[in-house]
Amino acid sequence: MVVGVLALQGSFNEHIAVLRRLGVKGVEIKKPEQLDNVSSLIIPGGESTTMAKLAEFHKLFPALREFVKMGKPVWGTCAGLIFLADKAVGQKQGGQELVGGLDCTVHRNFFGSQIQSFEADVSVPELASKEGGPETFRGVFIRAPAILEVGPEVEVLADYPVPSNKVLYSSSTVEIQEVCIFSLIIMVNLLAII
Ligand SMILES: NC(=O)CC[C@H](N)C(=O)O
Repeated sequence: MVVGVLALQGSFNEHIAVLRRLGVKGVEIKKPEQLDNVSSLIIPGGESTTMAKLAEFHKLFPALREFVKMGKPVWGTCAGLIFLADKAVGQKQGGQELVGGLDCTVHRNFFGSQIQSFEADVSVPELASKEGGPETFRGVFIRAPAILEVGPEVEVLADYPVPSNKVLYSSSTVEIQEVCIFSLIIMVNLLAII
């Protein structure tokens, strides 16, 4: 099994290094046709607006959408998760293109600017009971996005509650799902499968 890592901008090297450590072959994806050679894909963290501009320049969007539509496993970390969301708020003027496929609404910079980045332990009881390991996971929230709402088909494995005065965009959602954690956990699951 070969995992593709979208290698336009951001932390693609780090993701490939982690795959290597786990004994999984990861290859860089920079062109649409390279997606034909991989069975699953990781879209890494970085800066989603820049990444979207580069993806547009390299004509990657149709192939990425097709890959998602085929039902192949795709994991998004932070900016990668923004790519995969069906809807994004807090975008730069003019918006940005999304791959979509994950039924959720994401806020790009929910927690603020770079200096508001932080780390926190997130409780992952379900993962611990299924996969073993600790009950908490150390989450790293780097200019992190948040998932504000999810559709009925989406399974949330962990969430990070925030004070209600931070809930700017959602009237009904009490819990805010933190996407970096969410996507990391999906990766842990994915790697357990492959
Ligand atoms: N760590 C990250 O990937 C941050 C994502 C960033 N907030 C964006 O809009 O792309």
